[in-house]
Amino acid sequence: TKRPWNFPPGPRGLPLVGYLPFFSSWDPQYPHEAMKKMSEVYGPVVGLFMGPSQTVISVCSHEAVKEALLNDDLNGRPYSAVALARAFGEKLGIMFVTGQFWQEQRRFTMRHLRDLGFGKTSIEDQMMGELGDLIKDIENKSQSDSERIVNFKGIFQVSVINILWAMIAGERFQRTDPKFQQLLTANELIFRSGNVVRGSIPIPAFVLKHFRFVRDFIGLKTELIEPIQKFIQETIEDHQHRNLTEEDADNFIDVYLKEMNKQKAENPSTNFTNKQLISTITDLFSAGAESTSGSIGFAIIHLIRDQQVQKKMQMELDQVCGEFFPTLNHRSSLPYTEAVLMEAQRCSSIAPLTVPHYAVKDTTIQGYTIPKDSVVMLNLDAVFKNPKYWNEPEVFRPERHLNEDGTKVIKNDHFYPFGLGKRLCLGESLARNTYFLFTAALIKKFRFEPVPNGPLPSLAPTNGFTLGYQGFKAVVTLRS
Ligand code: HEM
Repeated sequence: TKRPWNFPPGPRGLPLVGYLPFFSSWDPQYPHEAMKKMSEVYGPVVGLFMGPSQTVISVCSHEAVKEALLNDDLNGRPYSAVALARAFGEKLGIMFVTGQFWQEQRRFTMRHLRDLGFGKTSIEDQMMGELGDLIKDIENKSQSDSERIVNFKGIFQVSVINILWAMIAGERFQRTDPKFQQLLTANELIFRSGNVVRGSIPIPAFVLKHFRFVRDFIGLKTELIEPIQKFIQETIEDHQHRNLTEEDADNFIDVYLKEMNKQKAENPSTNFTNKQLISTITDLFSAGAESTSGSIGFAIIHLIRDQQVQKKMQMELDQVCGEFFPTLNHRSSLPYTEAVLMEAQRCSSIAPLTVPHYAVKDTTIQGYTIPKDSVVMLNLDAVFKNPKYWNEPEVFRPERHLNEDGTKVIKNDHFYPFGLGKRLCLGESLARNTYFLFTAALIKKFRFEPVPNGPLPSLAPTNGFTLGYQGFKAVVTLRS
């Protein structure tokens, strides 16, 4: 294939398949690492072909990533098979839609989730309730084992999703609810079986229909998505029946159904439809469950591996919060805790390539031509690990986020784990609060230590559309 004029430098592939068969030779496991290595050869902006005509741009430097995130012509999303499968084969939801539709639906969702408690102290009580249950669960597990060993696989998900689910549907789940466990497992499998680069490439429907191996290759798991959609559909139906008598809409489903009815009366071609509601909730559910629990898990792993830092964090928490649990009001008085949380997010970036972006028009990055319909992969992890901005980037060192005497957090321009620009994470405020309250409370309540004679919990992430922590075990004891 002929490379467009002024296309970013990059490796050439073969006719028809482009560079697809060779991409993972740079790093067989992690696409974001493969991109970093390619960048060392070709520069911060790399252009290649995946398949016969699909241009893919890999971006690895802060200047180029930031420029791209702030460029509205790159605010599109590829209509990949994986994205379409999540939404009945249509362009629905929030995460994988573009243009006017995206703006309208994202604005509506954000406004109402904010009213319902996103980023507000009004849902702190509910967060504390979930946290209480989680703590009890960990305590029971620790007490029922003679060596106080607790298995942390998947342990944070229910608590995290319950907070979101209260806002979406006005209800919560028991930790042991088998149906809900199944959905969370399905969601985790979707994330883990996907490949962020391959999964972003638009592939014609007839190819997918006829070649099962192509579906596996890109990580298309229709059979896992369907039960999630079905569950959401049933929840909506429950609300529809109830809604007949209820006046106040105190959860997202009711608010959305109200809007849907209003719009339907005025505008038959409205974007507010039942399928759109299901797809939006699918997006929120999947984006919310894996990412926040993954962040908490990685923070705990870093703190098990670095007992000094754990002790220092506990000292600060004891001093500032006394015998109470840390609250959002304490947050500004806990600079060290904040720095630990930031450093864990920097070292273990759970969304290393954001959600893939897409050029809606011909545009440029760092002066290179980016042709319309290019898939654009923005490597946040490359920015967070660049030795130009971070001294010894591979070392876990919370102090790097603090001023000289450790009394203040310093904001670093090269750290934006939730992205930048108009595609910024929709759940940022909720995620930040949950991540803080949960991690701080767990560290205040318990001492986490490595299992004697066992391996240290691994920091190597499990692969997928995002990065997760591997299941791990730790000795957990109540602090007095
Ligand atoms: C620590 C936890 C989280 C991290 C690190 C994180 C990070 C991100 C990142 C990097 C993006 C992509 C930005 C881009 O494409 O440029 C994103 C998008 C998104 N996130 Fe999060 N996220 C987290 C938690 C959540 C939660 C709890 C929710 C939902 C309640 C959520 C909902 C979304 C949605 C809907 C999008 C797509 C936005 C759009 O396309 O307009 N995220 N997130």
